Amino acid sequence: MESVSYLTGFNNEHETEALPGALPVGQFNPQKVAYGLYTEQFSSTAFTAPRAHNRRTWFYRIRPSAVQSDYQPYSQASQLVRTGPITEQVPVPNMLRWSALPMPSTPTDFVDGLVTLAANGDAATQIGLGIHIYLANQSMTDRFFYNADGELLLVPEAGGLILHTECGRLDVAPGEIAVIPRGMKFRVALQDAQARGYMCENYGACFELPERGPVGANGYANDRDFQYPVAAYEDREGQFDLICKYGGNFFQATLGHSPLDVVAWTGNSAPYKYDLSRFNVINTVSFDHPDPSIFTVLTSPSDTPGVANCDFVIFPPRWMVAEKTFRPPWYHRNIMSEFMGLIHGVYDAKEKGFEPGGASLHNCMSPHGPEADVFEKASNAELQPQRYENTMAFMFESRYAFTPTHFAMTTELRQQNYVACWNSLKKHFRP
Ligand SMILES: O=C(O)Cc1cc(O)ccc1O
Ligand SMILES: [Fe+2]
Repeated sequence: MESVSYLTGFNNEHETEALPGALPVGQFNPQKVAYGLYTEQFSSTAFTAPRAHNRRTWFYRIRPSAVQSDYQPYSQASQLVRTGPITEQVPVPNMLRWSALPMPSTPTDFVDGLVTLAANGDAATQIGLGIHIYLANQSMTDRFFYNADGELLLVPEAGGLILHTECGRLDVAPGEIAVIPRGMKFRVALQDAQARGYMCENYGACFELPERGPVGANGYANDRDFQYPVAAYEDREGQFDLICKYGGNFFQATLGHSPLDVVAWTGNSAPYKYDLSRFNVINTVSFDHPDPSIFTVLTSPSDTPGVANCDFVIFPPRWMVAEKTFRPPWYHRNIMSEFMGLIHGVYDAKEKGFEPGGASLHNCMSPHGPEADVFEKASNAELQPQRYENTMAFMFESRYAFTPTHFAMTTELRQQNYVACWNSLKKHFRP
C-alpha cells in the first residue's frame, strides 16, 4: 500500500496545497485565485460561534460546489437507515444485545450498506445521534456522498477504508477511527475485499477533545496524534453521482465532474483520523474502579457543561493494578445511555456473547454490569498486576436515551436471552 502523508494536530488551522502557490497568502478570497481556482468557504459552526468552538475551512477548487444538478430522491439499497427521532418503534428499557451483522452477499458500497441500530434526539434541531453499522464489498468510484444531518465518526471493525475526501485522502484500518465533518463530500474505497464497522452520526456539536482537569497538559488522546489529509484533487470529467442524506432522507444529484476537486485548503474543519493505540490510558494505581469517563477520546458537548451529547469512550489494552478492588465495571444504573461495540478481542465485563462487530445498548437507568461468570471470577481472583490484552471495546454514551430501530428490535441477530447473563448471579447474603 502506498504511503500516505498527513498533517498533524487536532483542530489546527491546517494549510495544504497540491500545487505550489495555490493557497492565497495573507487573505482568503483574492479577486483572482492562482491556477484559475474558485474560492469556497465551508462552515461547520455558525459564523459567530465562540472562537474555541468555531470551525471552518477555505477551499480553493476547480469548480464551486454549486455546479451540480438539482437533487432527486435516492432509494438507498438497505432501506434500513433511520434518523432521530425514531417513531416506528417505542423506546424500550430492555437491555439489548446484537450479534454481528453478516457481510453483504450482493455488491454493496458504503452508502448502500448502511443499517441503523438506534438513534436519539432530533437531527433537525441538531441534537443527538444516530448509530449505524456499515457493510461494504464495493469501492465507490464515481459515486460520492455527504451527510447534512451530522458529523460522521467511523469505527472500522473489519477491513480498512480509504476515504477520498474534499480535503484529501485518509487511510483508516481497524484500531483507528476517522471523523468526517457534516457536509464534507467523500467516497469510500476498500483496502480489503469487504469492510464492516460502526458509524456514529453526530447531529450535535462537533467532536472535540475533553478537558484534562488536574491530569494536566498531557495524556488521554494527545492533540498531536490526530492526522489530517494533505490536499489531493481529482480533475475528472464524466458522469458522477452525488448522494446526500438530508433531513433523514437520501437524495441524489448528478455532476459532470468529480466533486473532489479541491486543489488547496486552509482551516480547522477537515476530516481526521486517530490511532486508538496512541491513547495514553490513565487509571487508578491505588484502588477502586474509576468512572469510564477517564477513557473518553472525543466528546460532543451539549449545551449543559459536563453532560455530553455524545462521548466516544474506549476500553483499550492496559494494566490493571487496583488493590482490594472488584476490578471489572461495577453494577450500575446510569442516567446516560450507553451503546457499546467491540473492535476486537474480548471485553472484560462480558466474556461471552459480546462479539467483534456486535453491539449492546443499555439505556437510561437500565441496570447492567458484569455477567455472572465474570462476577464469580473477579470476586475470587488473586489481585496481581494484570495486563488486559487483546481487547478494544468502545462506547457511544449520550445524555439522550436511544430508541432502537424496528430492524434492531426484530432482527434475529438480537440476542433474545441477553438478560439471562445476569440471572445466575447467586445470592451470597449471609446476615
Ligand atoms: O457498561 C459498561 O460496560 C461500560 C462501563 C464500563 C466501566 O468500566 C464503568 C461503567 C460503564 O458503564
Ligand atoms: Fe455501563
